[in-house]
Amino acid sequence: MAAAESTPPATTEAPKPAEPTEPTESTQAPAADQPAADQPADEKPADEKPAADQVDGAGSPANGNPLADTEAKVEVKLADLQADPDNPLYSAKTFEELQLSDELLKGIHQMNFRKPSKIQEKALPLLLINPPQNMIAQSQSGTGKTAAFSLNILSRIDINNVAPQALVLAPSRELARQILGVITHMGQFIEGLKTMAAVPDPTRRGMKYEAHVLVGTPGTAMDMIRRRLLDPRSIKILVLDEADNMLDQGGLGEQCTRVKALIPGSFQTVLFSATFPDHVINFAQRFAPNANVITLAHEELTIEGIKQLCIDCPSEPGKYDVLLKFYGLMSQASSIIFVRKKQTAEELEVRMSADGHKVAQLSGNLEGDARDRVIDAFRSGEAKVLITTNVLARGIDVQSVTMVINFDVPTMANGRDPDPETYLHRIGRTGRFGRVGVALTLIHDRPSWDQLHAIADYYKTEVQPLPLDDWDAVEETITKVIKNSRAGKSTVEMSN
Ligand SMILES: Nc1ncnc2c1ncn2[C@@H]1O[C@H](COP(=O)(O)OP(=O)(O)OP(=O)(O)O)[C@@H](O)[C@H]1O
Repeated sequence: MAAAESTPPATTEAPKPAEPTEPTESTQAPAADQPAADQPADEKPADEKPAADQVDGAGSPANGNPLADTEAKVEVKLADLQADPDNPLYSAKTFEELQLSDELLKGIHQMNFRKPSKIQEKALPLLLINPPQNMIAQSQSGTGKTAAFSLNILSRIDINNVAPQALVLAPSRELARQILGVITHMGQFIEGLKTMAAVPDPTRRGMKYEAHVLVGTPGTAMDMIRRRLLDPRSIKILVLDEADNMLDQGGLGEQCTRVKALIPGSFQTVLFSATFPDHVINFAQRFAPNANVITLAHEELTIEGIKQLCIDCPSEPGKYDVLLKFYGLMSQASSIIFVRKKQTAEELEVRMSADGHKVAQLSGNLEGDARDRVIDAFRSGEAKVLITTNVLARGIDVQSVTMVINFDVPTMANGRDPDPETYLHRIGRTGRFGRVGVALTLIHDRPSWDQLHAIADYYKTEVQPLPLDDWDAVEETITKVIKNSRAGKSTVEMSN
């Protein structure tokens, strides 16, 4: 996969059809202690472009884990997973049977998608019905929700009308850029297609948003419509990705509701997420009235390929030594460390760098273009360890991530109650589309132990404790998972 070498233009026109390449990965939510990534246009600088490398499913993972190439014994590959009716990647149909245009089929094949996943197979026919119907859809992390709503959008665009016809909203600029990359990539054979990001960008001040598909953050979209830079009159599809997060968070929820109110006439409202907690689903149903609904039970949400582990650290300050020890063992892996506070992210960056680790850090304290550089460096493999807050807990798709570390157990804003949704999204940054990965949570006292176990109970899942006094056993457990032949592979490698 090419690193962040070429920067797509601000307005992304469908590129010339390319020879099929190896699949690349693509890429993402604000923390309780973070501001929403989106701010009114004049607050945070940004970028219009999709992330340099985030065409999900379209290339080999640049920061692939060399461990995965050795001693691979387990031969369960994507085709096998997709043939298992109990697997979320299973489908009884082919993309051809889903009545997609030839241009879209070419786009899908170029991304090396061989067969739809369960959510793609179930959601697409319902999304494509005419007259269009609203949809609320849930499926496990990394199972291809982006492609499901993107294929609906690209199937419904009138290419002769270069005006915003579809508006996709996401909770962070990183996720918005990633989704933009996927739509642009998937629609590359649709001649004349224009896609654009609507995230804070000081260089665009006063410029109009003239593209068929816009992907942005709610505050910017609202601001641009109000300033008459984004004409909402042709919008026929409104998608909220990570919809539970968008509707549940005070500021974001209000902005989404306002954007919706600013779109005239009738349009299709589509809400996707891996989680729809009970207290959000009623609001979601008011936001998308009479929607077709695809939901899952809590216990169906964890991904089999993600091995969940925990270590009981001697004290809160002692967590750092455990982390270092851990990285001493696992230096090759591409990984994300999640912390609760921006300050912890910054401190960890300084300490780990001083201890000789090459790490990158991304939190709400960084300006937009600096954030873009960090995430692009992580996607390209230039940075293998990413320290971040919940700002990137959701949606970010980097296929080569084989390890997620919860340096802090995810909790609600009060810091006491466990946050099962954030836990699920965080660990879901690994184990994408049939790959395997490790999710390690550090606990250090009774409250953190209780929080983690409440989360495990909620999902009826097992979190295996690792012994602090036997690092050989720890190493053995971890390497067993990440040496699996499915660890950090590209879609092509998985399919062969
Ligand atoms: N049919 C398919 N065949 C092969 N790979 C696919 C297919 N559909 C999607 N993918 C790949 O699976 C990965 C995960 O997809 P995506 O990011 O859309 O997941 P998601 O369900 O939105 O996850 P999350 O809940 O974390 O946001 C991407 O790398 C994408 O390219």
